This record gives sequence, C-alpha cells and structure tokens, in this order.
Amino acid sequence: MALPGVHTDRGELRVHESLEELSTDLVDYIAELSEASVKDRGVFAIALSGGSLIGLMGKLCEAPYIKTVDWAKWYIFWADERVVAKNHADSNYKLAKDGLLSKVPIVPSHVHSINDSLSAEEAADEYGFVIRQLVKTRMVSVSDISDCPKFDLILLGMGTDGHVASLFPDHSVLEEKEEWVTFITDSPKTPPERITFTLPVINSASNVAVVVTGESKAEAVHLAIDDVGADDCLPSLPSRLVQPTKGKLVWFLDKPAASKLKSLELSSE
Ligand SMILES: O=C1O[C@H](COP(=O)(O)O)[C@@H](O)[C@H](O)[C@H]1O
Repeated sequence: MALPGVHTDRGELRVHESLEELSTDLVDYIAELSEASVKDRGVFAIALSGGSLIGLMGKLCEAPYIKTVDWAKWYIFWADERVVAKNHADSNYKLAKDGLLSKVPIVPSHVHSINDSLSAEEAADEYGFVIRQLVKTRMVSVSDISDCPKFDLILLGMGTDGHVASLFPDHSVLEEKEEWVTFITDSPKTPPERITFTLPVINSASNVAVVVTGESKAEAVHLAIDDVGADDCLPSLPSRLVQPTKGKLVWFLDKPAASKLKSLELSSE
C-alpha cells in the first residue's frame, strides 16, 4: 500500500512500497493530467526525460490507458536530450520511442525531438525556436508571469548527484535565465554533449513530476526535499532548484529512495 501523499513546502511526496505500485500511480497521474488538459485546452503538451522514468511509464501502453487516453491530442517534447543520433543507444528519443511512443497511437508530427544532425549549440537553438512557434499557436501554453512556455507536464528523473534533465550540480547552465533551451558539452555523465530545458522553463510548467527510485539516490532526495538549514547551503543542487512558480510539484519515490527523508518522519509524528 502506498503511503498517502504528504504535502510539504517542496511539493507533494508520494512514496510507494514497490516499483509496480509507483508505476501504476505515475501512469494514473499522467492520464488524469492528460484528460484535464485536453478538456481545458484541447491538447496535452508533455515533456519527457530519459533514464529509468520511461520504463516506469510502460503501463501507458496497456489497458485501460491505451484506449482511454486521448493520444491524438498529445504533443511530446524532451526536457533534455543527448546529442547523438536518434538510433543511438544513448538517445532519450530512442528510449521513449522503443518503450512508449511506438506502442501508442501518437500523431508522428506531434513528436518534437531534436535535430540530431546539428551541433549541440545549433540543436538547442533550433529546439527553442520550434517551441517558440508552438507557443505562438498555443499548442504549448504560455506563462502569465514570464514569457516562458508553460508545459502541461514536465516529467523529470534525478541522478545520484541530484541532476535533473541535463542540469548538473555546480554547472554554469544553472544560471541560464534567458534561453528556454540550452546546451552543454561537458556533461559529467556520458555522453558529454546534451541539450536541456533551463530552470525558468521547468519552473514555469503547470505540473512537474520528479520520479526517483533506488537507495543510491536517497541522500540526493534528502538534500533536494528536506529542510536542511539555509537554502543557500545548496545553491547548486539542481533538484532543489525545481520549484514551480505557480505549478504543482509531485515527487514519485519508492521506499529506498525515500529512506533518508526527514520530511516523512515529521509528517508521521
Ligand atoms: O542522463 C540522464 O539522467 C537522468 C536520470 O536518469 P536515471 O536513469 O538515473 O533515472 C535523466 O532524468 C535524464 O533525462 C538523462 O538524460
């Protein structure tokens, strides 16, 4: 049984007994947001990440979701991508295509992946331009407090070092305030060349979900969520900088990932 969602200053915490249970809760959450967004705006603009997240979304290809989700209204983006060919094992696009997109009736022209024939810098610029065009036509909504796109949902994973998308600790990319999409060529995790949504874009979304599993990430989860004293002790932990301005933040955790969380202990006292 899942622990009931716990509401903290750092968003809602949903801690699950098993990956099976987490995965069911995650796909229910995505399906609910899709339905609400299609009802409200006629479309659902969702940004994916790579890594373990995609496997946890696999149930979307099965009953009931395969029939109940309005796939034709989905517009797919990537919060980060590795600058490799689309058929490369490191490609986040390939991961999502093989594990999800090829198994559901998505409209191919609604899948917005990066141009893999360009340099990292050019690919980031072009991806930003593509998003700008879709904001103009309101396929992607716009924030009412900044000029940023307001995705209906941005799905993030988190690395053991606390990175989200391709925003790494202590990296100058965390300071980027102007661009919507930027690039790095020195990722501490291979491959080195990546494009990534910037923090202003992530924090302008209507909904952000961070999906984290495994004991190896427990310390990073603690630092990202718990009240660890002055926030400026951790100025460059990317997962702590995920703070949607007006949107909703939900953490999907399994018990090992949540094992060092003080916020949970406090909520049960
Ligand atoms: O490199 C990346 O890593 C993170 C975390 O991946 P995980 O396998 O530890 O869940 C992922 O969210 C990001 O999209 C990816 O490019």
